[in-house]
Amino acid sequence: MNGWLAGLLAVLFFSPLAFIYARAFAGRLQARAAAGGRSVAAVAVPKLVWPLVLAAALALRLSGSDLAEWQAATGSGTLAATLSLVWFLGSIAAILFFVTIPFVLGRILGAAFALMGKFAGQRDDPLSFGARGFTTDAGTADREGLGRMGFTVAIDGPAAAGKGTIAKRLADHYGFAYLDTGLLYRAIGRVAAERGLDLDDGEAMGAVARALDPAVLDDGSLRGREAGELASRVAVHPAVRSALTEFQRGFARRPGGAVLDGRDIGTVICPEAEVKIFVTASAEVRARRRTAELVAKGRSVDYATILQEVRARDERDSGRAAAPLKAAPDAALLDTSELDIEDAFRAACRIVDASPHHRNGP
Ligand SMILES: Nc1ncnc2c1ncn2[C@@H]1O[C@H](COP(=O)(O)OP(=O)(O)O)[C@@H](O)[C@H]1O
Ligand SMILES: Nc1ccn([C@@H]2O[C@H](COP(=O)(O)OP(=O)(O)O)[C@@H](O)[C@H]2O)c(=O)n1
Repeated sequence: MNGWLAGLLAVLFFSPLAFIYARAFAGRLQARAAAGGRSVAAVAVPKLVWPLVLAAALALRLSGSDLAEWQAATGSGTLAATLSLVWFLGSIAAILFFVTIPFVLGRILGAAFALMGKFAGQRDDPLSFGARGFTTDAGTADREGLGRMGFTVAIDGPAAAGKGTIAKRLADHYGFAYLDTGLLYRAIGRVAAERGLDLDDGEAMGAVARALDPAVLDDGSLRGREAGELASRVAVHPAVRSALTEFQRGFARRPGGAVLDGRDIGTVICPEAEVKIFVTASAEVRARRRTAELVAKGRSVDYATILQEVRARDERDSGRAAAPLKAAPDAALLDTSELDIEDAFRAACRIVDASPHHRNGP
């Protein structure tokens, strides 16, 4: 049979295996790029050298002409010697075709997937063909043992940066529990206001925090604008913060893994979190998102007022003495100003996957 036809048939036969490898390779490339702060292309190019050399050697070997013909065509001594070497390599690659063809195809396809941003969260083991090898859903985390050991993802950042959106998506994707810690402060602010207490009285606010009934967290109206304002006022008191610390730490280390979002998760609550992400966006973008969110809920709000509120809350949260809003030194920065929800989630997945505690971490 003609060498090219044999090559084509081999490519077709091995393409499913190459595809499985390509997905895992694409995930790994993106995780490495995120971990090293480099572009996917910069990480992928060196990994393509061998596959391309092998592809060229195989093409030469399967060309149908023999080595002497090729050497006669090239003439020069060095080129002829190089051709012999490549010919030899091509012969070995052809003998081991069941390894070289999936390797070459898988790497090239995988690099292309990675450049397109596909399979970012992929953690498959390409050599595992059972259920695990094909699964990227939430259950994977537990099977990998991540959850059982306690795996905390700490997400901090200013109001409306997209913390909650990303945190929920990560929790679903990895099968972790999720805690919106802002709700705790919102609930305390709400209870204190309802009782007519002085929000500036640290001791009184601490007492409300210590007596907090977790059942009140289910009240949907807590996510509103007024509760946010009350929250940031009561959150300045050390007595309030310390009353909530133990509950949040317990949640963070629960078996099965946890994602928490707030202002001080990576700095105070869980400085030992396996993954820390500081989600941010410009004040204007955040105000636009919040305005759109409120308008969608039927509230009549104007952008200028919301922008003012966002800035005031930033100032209060960053300027307070107790656990001010700031990025932990080892947090990965995720600016979502230019990212839509899907891209922001994918970027967050790459950060999680790049964690050395993660199964596919570097
Ligand atoms: N990357 C994004 N692009 C566009 N809108 C977003 C993005 N991330 C979040 N949003 C929207 O912005 C609003 C605030 O997001 P949210 O996750 O509640 O922020 P946070 O928890 O930081 O306050 C929500 O309406 C959400 O749908
Ligand atoms: N871990 C946390 C979470 C919230 N907070 C406070 O609670 C307020 C409301 O937090 P939130 O996360 O619900 O607010 P948004 O970012 O969703 O607007 C913040 O402005 C902070 O002042 C905090 O101090 N520490």
